[in-house]
Amino acid sequence: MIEAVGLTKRYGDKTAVYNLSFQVRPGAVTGFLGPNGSGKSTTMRMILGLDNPTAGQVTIGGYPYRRLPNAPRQVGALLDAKAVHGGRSARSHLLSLAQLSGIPARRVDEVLGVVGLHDVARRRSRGFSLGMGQRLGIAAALLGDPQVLLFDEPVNGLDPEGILWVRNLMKALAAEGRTVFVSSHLMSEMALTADHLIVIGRGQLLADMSVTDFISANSADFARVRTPDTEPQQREKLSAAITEAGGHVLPEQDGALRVTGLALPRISDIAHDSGVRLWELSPHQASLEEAYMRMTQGAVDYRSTTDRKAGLQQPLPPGAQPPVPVPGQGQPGWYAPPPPQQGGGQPFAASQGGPAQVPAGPYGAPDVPGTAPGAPTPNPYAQPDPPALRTSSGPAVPAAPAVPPTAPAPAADPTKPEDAR
Ligand SMILES: Nc1ncnc2c1ncn2[C@@H]1O[C@H](COP(=O)(O)OP(=O)(O)OP(=O)(O)O)[C@@H](O)[C@H]1O
Repeated sequence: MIEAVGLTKRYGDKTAVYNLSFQVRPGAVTGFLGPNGSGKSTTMRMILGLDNPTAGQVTIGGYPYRRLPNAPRQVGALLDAKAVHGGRSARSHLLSLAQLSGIPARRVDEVLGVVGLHDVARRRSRGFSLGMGQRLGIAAALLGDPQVLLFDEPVNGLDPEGILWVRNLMKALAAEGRTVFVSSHLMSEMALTADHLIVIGRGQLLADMSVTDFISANSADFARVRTPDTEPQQREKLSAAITEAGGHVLPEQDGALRVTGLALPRISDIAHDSGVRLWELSPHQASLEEAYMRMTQGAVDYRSTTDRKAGLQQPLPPGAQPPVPVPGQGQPGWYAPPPPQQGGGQPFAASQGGPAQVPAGPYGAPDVPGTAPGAPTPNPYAQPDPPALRTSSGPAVPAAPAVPPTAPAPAADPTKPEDAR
């Protein structure tokens, strides 16, 4: 088991991780989620003894990594797949790691087979593709047949077959009773792979719960309603009637309507009373991605803005209309359905405030059971967006980080723990 207690890491005046406490248990795949720069890699480096906590501690099986007896046999990690000597072949890279840890050479050939690199085992890793490098990193993590495994973005660069393989590998490792801690930005993949989630934002814990609980705590069910595509006026009519009845309507990208605040039978009655035919009326549960976006939307540091291509575009010919924005694109909070458990327990019930309103919690995320409680102390991460970079219509233009860009991550070689900073 991995256990963090009050884990904090500061780089100068930048607080990368603050007061993180969590446990990663054996027998399950635990996903580690958070927006860019939220502190996932820093946390993983501290778990592996590659960075020293400023405060708090993290242990594996009760020991800090550096005091674990024969750590490489107990803990395997993939942090940075590029952290290999490019002049060495895949086999010699693994062989050198094996020799440092007293692992027999035959194990190298085993793991090369497991990750599908046996045919290129004698090729220099410098020429490897992103996915091949990733496979080599996974092979290194598996080398010591460890009970605890950490993977930072393991499917980065893998082809669909490779992604499926990693998914099954993680599940199989957990089914064998191992502790598997894996970070990823691919929500669809996490939904299929992870049993449990730890979500952080700006270095602080946002959620620690099962995937199922996370989705139900951070999403509201809604109804999808579609009127005949050939009769747009029917759609407008229904939209108005639903709004008048207290429902909340958002357009979906395919022309359907996303309705919250009203139960399905009520929507059906409204459509009937308005003389509107329906092509679809279906219940919908939010995906992990939607739940995640909703929870973390207040903790995102780097957001894109619309590319206005100022001065680069040809003037529109007379009479031409500028392109109509696609609903859902570039709309902050698009993924944010209304807070759940409002509206008297009605399925598809919405708050009056509309979809982007979220009850105050840390970063504006809702306070739900199992999440970190509402910030009791001042948030040391509060970084007001520089006013000069704010656009009037939307989110802040990505601001320069408060610290210079991070140096490349240190080699994820657990056989050589050292504080790289
Ligand atoms: N050595 C360092 N010196 C200064 N700041 C650092 C250093 N390492 C990380 N940081 C900062 O700490 C914060 C957390 O970074 P970290 O790499 O842990 O985030 P992350 O969640 O892994 O991000 P991503 O999803 O983009 O990989 C960032 O603001 C980063 O700039």
